[in-house]
Amino acid sequence: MIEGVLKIPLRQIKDDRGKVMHMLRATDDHFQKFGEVYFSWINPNVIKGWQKHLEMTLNYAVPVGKIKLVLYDDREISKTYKQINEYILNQDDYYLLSIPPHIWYGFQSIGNQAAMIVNCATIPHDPNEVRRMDLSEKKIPYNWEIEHD
Ligand SMILES: Cc1cn([C@H]2C[C@H](O)[C@@H](COP(=O)(O)OP(=O)(O)O[C@H]3O[C@@H](C)C(=O)[C@@H](O)[C@H]3O)O2)c(=O)[nH]c1=O
Repeated sequence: MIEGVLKIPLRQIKDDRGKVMHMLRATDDHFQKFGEVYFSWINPNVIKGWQKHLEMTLNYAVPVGKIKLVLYDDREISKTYKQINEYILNQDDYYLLSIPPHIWYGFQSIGNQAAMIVNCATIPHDPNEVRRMDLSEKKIPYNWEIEHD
């Protein structure tokens, strides 16, 4: 697992009326600070990325649909520099993924419905601290076409 990435299982409290899905509390050990919450909807099979933040820590959960999230560690001082991780996030495998800055990420909506990522970010959106790279960039040796386990 890429250094500094946290995968925190989340509770879903179900009853016959529906359910409550936890995400993040200010009292959680891994809570840093609140910046902004926003939702990114992704249409079926669409891939978004590559992106990385210079300052923001991302706190992701996927309450709707199914997402394959791919991370690439771009921190030369990191023990996991250049490591690639894959995650599947959905209601059946429901967890918070906390991603530090300087890690490239891309995500694909898999399954036949649109998916939604919730990001409870540590800073408000600032386009100046976001970097983007085309999915075809060879810097990240990842093939989105291959079904990875
Ligand atoms: C993320 C964001 C985007 N925008 C604008 C910028 C742009 O015009 C449009 C689309 O932005 P993006 O291409 O960055 O959106 P998107 O491709 O959905 O990617 C976003 O996915 C979520 C999960 C994140 O974590 C964000 O950091 C970002 O990576 O929306 C805001 O106004 N506020 C925001 O907080």
